[in-house]
Amino acid sequence: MIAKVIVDVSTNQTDRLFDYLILDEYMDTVVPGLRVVVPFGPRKVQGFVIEISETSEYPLDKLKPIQELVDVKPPITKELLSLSEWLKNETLSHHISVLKVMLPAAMRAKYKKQLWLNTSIATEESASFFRKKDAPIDWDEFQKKAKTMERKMMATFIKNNEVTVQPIVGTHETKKKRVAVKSAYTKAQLHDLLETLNKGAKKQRELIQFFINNNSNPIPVVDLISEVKTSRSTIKSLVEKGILVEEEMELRRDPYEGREFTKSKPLPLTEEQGIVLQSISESLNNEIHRTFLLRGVTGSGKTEVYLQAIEKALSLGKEAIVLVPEISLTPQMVTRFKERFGSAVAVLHSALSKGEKYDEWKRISDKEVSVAVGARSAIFAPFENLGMIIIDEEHETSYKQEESPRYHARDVAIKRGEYYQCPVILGSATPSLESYARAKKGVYQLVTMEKRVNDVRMPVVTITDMREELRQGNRSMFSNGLLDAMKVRLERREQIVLFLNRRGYSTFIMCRDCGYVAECPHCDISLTYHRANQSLQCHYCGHVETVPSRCPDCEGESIRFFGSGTQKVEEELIKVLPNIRVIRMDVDTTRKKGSHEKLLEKFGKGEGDVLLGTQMIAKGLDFPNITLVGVLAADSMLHLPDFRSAERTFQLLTQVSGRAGRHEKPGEVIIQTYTPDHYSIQDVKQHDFVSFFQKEMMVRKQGGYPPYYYLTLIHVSDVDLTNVVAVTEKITNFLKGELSEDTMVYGPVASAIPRIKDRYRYQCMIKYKVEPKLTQTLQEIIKTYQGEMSRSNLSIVIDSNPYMML
Ligand SMILES: Nc1ncnc2c1ncn2[C@@H]1O[C@H](COP(=O)(O)OP(=O)(O)OP(=O)(O)O)[C@@H](O)[C@H]1O
Ligand SMILES: [Zn+2]
Ligand SMILES: [Zn+2]
Repeated sequence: MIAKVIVDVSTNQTDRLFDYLILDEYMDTVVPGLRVVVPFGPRKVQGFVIEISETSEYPLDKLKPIQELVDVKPPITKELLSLSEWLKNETLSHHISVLKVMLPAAMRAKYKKQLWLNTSIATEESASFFRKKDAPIDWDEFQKKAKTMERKMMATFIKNNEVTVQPIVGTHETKKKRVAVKSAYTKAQLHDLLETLNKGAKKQRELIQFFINNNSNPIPVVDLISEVKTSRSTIKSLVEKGILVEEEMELRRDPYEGREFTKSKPLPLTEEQGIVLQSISESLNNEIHRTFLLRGVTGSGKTEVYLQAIEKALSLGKEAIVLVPEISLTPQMVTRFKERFGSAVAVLHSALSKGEKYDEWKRISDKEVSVAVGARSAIFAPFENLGMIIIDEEHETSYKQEESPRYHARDVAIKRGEYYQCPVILGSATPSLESYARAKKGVYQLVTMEKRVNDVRMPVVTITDMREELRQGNRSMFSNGLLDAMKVRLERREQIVLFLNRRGYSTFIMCRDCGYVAECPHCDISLTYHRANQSLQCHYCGHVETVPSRCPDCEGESIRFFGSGTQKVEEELIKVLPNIRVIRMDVDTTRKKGSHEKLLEKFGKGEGDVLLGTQMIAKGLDFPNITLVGVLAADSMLHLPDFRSAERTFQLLTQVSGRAGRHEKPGEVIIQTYTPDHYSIQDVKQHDFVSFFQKEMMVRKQGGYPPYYYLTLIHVSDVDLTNVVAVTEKITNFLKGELSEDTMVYGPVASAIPRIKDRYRYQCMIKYKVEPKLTQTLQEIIKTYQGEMSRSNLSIVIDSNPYMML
């Protein structure tokens, strides 16, 4: 039998099936989806079995056999295997990178290299590097320890073939192990033993008695010690006598271990919730795939609908996936799922260690759980009887992966929903324009919830013109209205959320005399000021320098930082309201694992008056005592070179406003802006998504942007500027010649950030409505340049449906 294998070598030449023989011993165990180790040229690599076949185009005696099996059970299910075929075409990716993205990081192959002495031709010199002639040296270790001279010598030995480099494939240490012991004797034998054992050996007798009284499963040594009140040495002595045997036990790490979740009951639904659940249930019960777009205002109880929809799927013996943006994968959200479904839930998010993620994935794979809650990659959860897929905050751009394979979780969700004929629910208070347009056309089924639960009113939104404040002599970052509103909250002991829109609003250093701005020497972007260690850092390449005390250009002393970060806001806040207790949440205060959770818990307990933060606090928070939301610099991202900037502004402002007054106490929102008349800000005031949608659609139509047109962006970069321009130009011309007349090709143009890490960046954009030749033409471009790309610094990246326009 022949296995057709995709090997773990990501190049265009190797992106095809390779044939390997299946030896008799592996005959029944090698199945599609299994990982194997195969010889590939001089090396050994990991690969995925895609098909089993009886025949090969190649003569059988030319084929090499599969050398090892990595798994016992295929980690890629049949359905995921066929999904991978589709996804590689959709994203123009190598098949291997698609297969790898479906698995947790801990399961990706790790390649190590070893140095072996070629004893037949080795000289004394080369042999002196090896302690034993027949034992290898670890390559990484050698690189770490060797002196430059030694490394040079080794390179020569390798060239002369005196030393050979051999790669070995390993996997990451995925399992956490623990030493356990069990009895080697039967219970009857143990009884006999007890009779003959010296009466003085009291400790040993107790231990033997334990194994007589209990079942014969292995027990971890640590547990045994605490249960029998025995010692390690007593256990050891019985092991030495051969009465007990040691073995390693795989240990499951449960990140929520020790946490008690009180079971929550389904709430009686509101009328709107009931209608939505009804529609979803029909699709579920009839096993007919539908994609629902659930537009529900903030606080309308979308999460409760998800919970009850999942419950229905589970009652049919099916499984469910819930995607939430990483940023809103808050403890609050997780708790709500854990409380409802208990141990049936696996949680996958980036705060988990590699090993913990693997364990959660394994629980899904082994069908120990039936609900997976997680960020983007959880869409590949290896369930095989899916009944429900939910994407919360479906407008979030983090659902698109910004590296190869550049997939969008929404597309994957719908594809899987079709396979299992189950409902897919896209939920948001502010759906993406694309999804809403599709729902209006009837491609998705639109369901809406316009009211908050329990007749809670939407918060009153005031828009404050900061130019006006300035005219009246207020130079602080808080308008008089916001300051007064905060004072009232402090008196009433209610809570405040202060949101600083940080995107496109960096803190940079500028000379007030000559206008000099500190920029990164490798990237065309200004350096960001970090107050904590008085440094300037580049957020693209990591370049760090100290803050200059004088302007490098004019030598003036008026060089200082501009813009306002959360630290600055905190300082200013304490100046005007000295007794205010601020809980600041930003990248600096949440770096440590679990700190995010702790800060929110503190705020929830009322140990802070203000929760001050960036994007991180815009979503998912549900605290009854928040009655005021203040937005500083609402328009700071309106001016980014991105056609979605208005949409993002509206979404973010609506989301953050939605944190106010969600329960009994009414909420108020104050939005500070320099562009109060912009529709993306005005429509937040009336909570009017539909009005915003209509206006934005006109803008998109005029500009020829999605959802009216599809976009594909081709990024070209190289250290050599002339080559970048030349290649981008050739590509642009080629596209213009190949694609249909109605398709527009723009370029070559420099990217919004023209240089990153000393690489020049150009791009070319394709706008089209229908373009049957697109995939084929793009593949041709990649083929044309693949040689040059593998030899030089040139890189060409194709992004269909781009979200990052920079
Ligand atoms: N049927 C119901 N009866 C009573 N309370 C409910 C009901 N449904 C939801 N709630 C409560 O209303 C509050 C808001 O609901 P939820 O957080 O689900 O809203 P949401 O639409 O997901 O909001 P957002 O999009 O703003 O995060 C929660 O505290 C929730 O427990
Ligand atoms: Zn840089
Ligand atoms: Zn200057």
